[in-house]
Amino acid sequence: MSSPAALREGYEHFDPRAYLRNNYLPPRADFSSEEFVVPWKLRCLAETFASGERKAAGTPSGVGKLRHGAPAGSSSAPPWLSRSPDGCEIRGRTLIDVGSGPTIYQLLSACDHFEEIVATDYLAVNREELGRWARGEPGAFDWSPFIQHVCKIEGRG
Ligand SMILES: C[S@@+](CC[C@H](N)C(=O)[O-])C[C@H]1O[C@@H](n2cnc3c(N)ncnc32)[C@H](O)[C@@H]1O
Repeated sequence: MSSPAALREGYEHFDPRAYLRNNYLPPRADFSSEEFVVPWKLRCLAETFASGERKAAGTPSGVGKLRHGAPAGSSSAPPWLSRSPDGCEIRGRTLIDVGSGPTIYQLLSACDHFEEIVATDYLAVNREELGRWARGEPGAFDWSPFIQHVCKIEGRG
């Protein structure tokens, strides 16, 4: 396991724009098929928030072995994970995303399930990147294709 100092050093040269370019533009962010990692991740997130379980089949190429927690409500689910009275969706008052990085895609399907979402990141450059997007500043990363795709998979047209 890395020490906090080693982790800090590893992140010192983190470049949000390069990270966004490498991970959240085509070919990874190709919304034409869930063979591509980004639409597959969005499907997994939508299903997890809606049902407490990840149902999306398979793992796209280029994705390493993933670890998934126990479904909410199961005996091994963490006690802080609450489910709706009908036992399906994950929901709560405040969702704290630790290590948001410069991205918001991971929070899109959470919006209807939490009253408040707090994005956090250790690095000022990532918080600044998110701030540019939140303020709609020129040059901010365009998350609109992600938002449209989530609306589509959640059946919102
Ligand atoms: C690989 S990025 C993930 C970014 C994004 N969530 C995604 O899905 O692409 C991990 C982020 O976690 C942040 N991080 C690492 N340790 C942290 C901590 N203890 N508290 C807050 N942020 C942390 C780093 O600064 C980095 O931006």
